[in-house]
Amino acid sequence: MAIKKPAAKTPAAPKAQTHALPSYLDHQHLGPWGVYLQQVDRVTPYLGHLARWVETLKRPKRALIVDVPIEMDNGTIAHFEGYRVQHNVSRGPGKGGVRFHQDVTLSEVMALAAWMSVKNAAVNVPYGGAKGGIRVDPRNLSQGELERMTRRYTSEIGIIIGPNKDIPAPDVNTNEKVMAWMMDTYSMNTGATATGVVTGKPIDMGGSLGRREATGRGVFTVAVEAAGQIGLGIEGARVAVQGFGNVGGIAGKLFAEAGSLVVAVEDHTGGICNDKGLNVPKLLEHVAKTGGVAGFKGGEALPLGELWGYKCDILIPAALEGQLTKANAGKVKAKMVIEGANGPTTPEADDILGDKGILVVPDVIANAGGVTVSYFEWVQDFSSFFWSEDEINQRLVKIMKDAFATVWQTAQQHKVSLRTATFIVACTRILHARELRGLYP
Ligand SMILES: NC(=O)C1=CN([C@@H]2O[C@H](COP(=O)(O)OP(=O)(O)OC[C@H]3O[C@@H](n4cnc5c(N)ncnc54)[C@H](O)[C@@H]3O)[C@@H](O)[C@H]2O)C=CC1
Ligand SMILES: O=C(O)CCC(=O)C(=O)O
Repeated sequence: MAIKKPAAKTPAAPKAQTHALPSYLDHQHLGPWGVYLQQVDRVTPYLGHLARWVETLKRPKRALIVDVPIEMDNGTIAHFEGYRVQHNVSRGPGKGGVRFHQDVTLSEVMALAAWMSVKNAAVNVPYGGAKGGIRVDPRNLSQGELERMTRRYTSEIGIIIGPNKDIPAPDVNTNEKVMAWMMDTYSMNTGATATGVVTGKPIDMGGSLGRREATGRGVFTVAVEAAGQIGLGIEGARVAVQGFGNVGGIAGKLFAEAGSLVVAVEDHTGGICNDKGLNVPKLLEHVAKTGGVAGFKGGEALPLGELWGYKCDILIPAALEGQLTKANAGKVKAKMVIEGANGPTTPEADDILGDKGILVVPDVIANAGGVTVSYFEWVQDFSSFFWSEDEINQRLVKIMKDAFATVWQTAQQHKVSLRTATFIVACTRILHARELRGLYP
């Protein structure tokens, strides 16, 4: 069942008294931050009296740019630019991953931090939103260089992170090993082992069972709920995935285990397809061995960009932002798009998909499983009492299902897309907390 775009005649939001935004914060800003601001504009008419506080959402609370100098293996000194942005801390400490990628920018990290505020509020975990990153291609670094860079970055952002202030976690190109280095560096700098300073750690040093699989499991759980609403069966459903790392790879595995056919996969190395369904465990092995899906023998090569128009029922962007745009959204044949990545769909593409009757389950709910189990990890670290994997998965599935049900009901009530509905639920929670806290120290 298609969910309609908000009617054009939605009530105007009260205007906030404010000065013009500096250029790096305004709507003309291209890229993820501009996309996020458009999403905030779409929710504003539904915020009632809280719209008075909406400017809070349009600027980060705190943004830190750090220089990360390291000695390379060949004796030269390299400088990398690093960021940590705390978008909002009204509901609790900042929380969100750290990305190592050659294209990371401050405004991208601002958007990713803002989406964390919305996501954390949507699943009602007691956090604000934060994100970090380093502008680097980690594939060009040796293990020693990667460790030195991670440790220096952690020391540089050490002034604003901490178990009660802002808690990093893995994102693109970061993993348990990187989290272990971050935890160790922070602990050495503060003189006490602080397991709760990062999540997504190895199990043997305060990590949680189920965290590695959590985002993919959340994507799968929400997809099953959404499929139920539009009368689509998961068994036999054709699934196409962009990005086959932590999120896309685990989601693909869970779909295959449920009897879906994973028919097409694309990552940074290329694309692969098989109408009868790819052998997902073998594909995962191939990716672990070679670094990508290219060259996998169990399917045909899929030219770059063709994934979007591939015949499937469920399309899962699970790589980077800005992938579904007005240039390719018209080609999509899927019945549902489940956003594993953060920010993969532009507002223009959202409208095109909505007009085609394609249900889009947005990032800020679909990929919230990772941070939900990060929350469990943080709670376990504080209490030094660890739960079984079953307990974690059951609690995760319950939170995801409840959050999806609330968002679905809100979408029906206001006749808006699931993205705007998630923003209504989340931004109301954030701004209510903001209002309760008041303005003055
Ligand atoms: N790891 C986590 O717990 C969470 C991650 N996310 C989001 O999910 C997305 C993927 O993150 P992870 O799986 O953790 O990262 P990852 O580093 O494990 O995997 C990234 C995947 O994206 C692919 N990729 C990169 N550039 C690409 C391109 N230009 N075209 C096609 N594929 C490309 C890579 O080949 C790889 O398969 C990101 O948007 C991230 O912010 C969201 C919630 C939690
Ligand atoms: O686990 C976390 O704290 C955050 C994961 C993340 O970066 C995300 O949800 O985008």
